Amino acid sequence: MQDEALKEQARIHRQIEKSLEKKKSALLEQSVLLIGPGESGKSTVLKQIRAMCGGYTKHELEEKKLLILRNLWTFSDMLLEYVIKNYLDMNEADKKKYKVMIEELKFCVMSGGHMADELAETVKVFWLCAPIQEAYEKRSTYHLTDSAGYFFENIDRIKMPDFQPTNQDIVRIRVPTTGVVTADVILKNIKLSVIDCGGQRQERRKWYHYFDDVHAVLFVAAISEYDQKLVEDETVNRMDEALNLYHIVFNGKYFTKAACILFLNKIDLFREKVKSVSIKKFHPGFEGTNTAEDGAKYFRRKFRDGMHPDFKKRLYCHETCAISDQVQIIINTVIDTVVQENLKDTGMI
Ligand SMILES: Nc1nc2c(ncn2[C@@H]2O[C@H](COP(=O)(O)OP(=O)(O)OP(=O)(O)O)[C@@H](O)[C@H]2O)c(=O)[nH]1
Ligand SMILES: [Mg+2]
Repeated sequence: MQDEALKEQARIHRQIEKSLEKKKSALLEQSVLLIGPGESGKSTVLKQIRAMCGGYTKHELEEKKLLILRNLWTFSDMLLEYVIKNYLDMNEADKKKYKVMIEELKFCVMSGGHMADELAETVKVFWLCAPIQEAYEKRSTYHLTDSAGYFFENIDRIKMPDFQPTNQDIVRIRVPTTGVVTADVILKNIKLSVIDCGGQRQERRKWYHYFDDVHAVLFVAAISEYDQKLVEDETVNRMDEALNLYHIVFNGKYFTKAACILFLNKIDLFREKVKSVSIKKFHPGFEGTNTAEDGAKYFRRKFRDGMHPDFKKRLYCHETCAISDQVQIIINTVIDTVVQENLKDTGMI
C-alpha cells in the first residue's frame, strides 16, 4: 500500500518537473511587435537586432548593395524634380545631363551592376551643385528621407566593384515596409520573433492580428519629426499622428500583459533641429525653452498623459538613435526587461 503511495508521489513529481521544464523552454521564446507611424525607424531597429545576431549572408549583402543603388536613383530623381518644379537656378544643359544620369542609375539597379567611374563622378558633381543642395535643405517638405545625404557622401566607396555594405550603410537604407515582416533570431539564449509592421496608414489594418499573442510591444515614434507632415496626409503633423496612434493602441483594451516599450527615436536629428526650428510653433502647448532636454521632456509627458496608472508603471521609455550601434545596448536592456516581465507573469520569479 505504501509502495503504491510512493509510486503515485513519484509520478506526480515527474509530472510537475515536466511541466516546469515545458514552461522554462516556453519562456525562452519571446515575440516582440514593432509598431509606430511610417518612417519612425522600426525596420532600422530590426536591422540592429539582426546585426547583434551575426549580421547578413553574402546573398543578403548583395541585395543591400542593390537597395543602396536604388536609393541613390530615387533620391536623385526626387531632388531633381524639386529643382525643376520650384524653378531653382539650374541651366537646361545640366537638367538634361542629370536626367541622363538618373536613367543610368536606374539601369545600374535594373542590371544588378555597379556604378562606372564616370557615372559616380557625375553623381558627385550633381550632389554638390547649389540648386541640389538647396533642394536637400528643403527635404522635409517633399518627404526626402534624411539618409539621402549619407549615400551621396559615400559615393567613392559605393562605386567600387567589391563594395560590401557595412552595418552603418545598411541602417541608412530607406525602404518603406509593406505588410508585415517577421524575423526569427536567437539572441541572449532567447528565441526572439520580431514582427516588423509597415507604419503608414494603409498598413495599420494588419497590426491588430498580432495584438493578442505578443510578449512585448515596441512603439517607435520619431521625436525629430515634430515639424513635419505625413506622407499619406499632408494636413497632419507627424508628431500628432504618433501621439494619437499611441493612445489608440494603448487604450487599455490590448496588451494587458505584454511589456510595453516606447522609443523616442531620431534623437540625433531632434538635437540638431531644435537649434533652428521652434517646437511651440508646431505644438502650441509647449512652454519650455527650445532645447532638446525640455522638448524631450515635454513629448515624453505627452505620451504618458491620460494613460491608466497601471499602464504607466509597465511602460519603459527610451530616447534612441536607431542608426547608431549604441542603440544595441538599449535593445539588450529592453530584452532583459521583456524576459523579466514575462517571468513575473508566469510566477517563475
Ligand atoms: N538620423 C537618423 N535616422 C534614422 C534613425 N532611425 C531611422 N532612421 C532613418 O530613417 C529612415 C526610416 O527608417 P525605417 O526604419 O525604414 O522606418 P519604418 O518605421 O520602418 O518605416 P515604415 O516601414 O514606412 O513604417 C531610414 O532611412 C533610416 O536610416 C535615427 O535614429 N536617426
Ligand atoms: Mg519599416
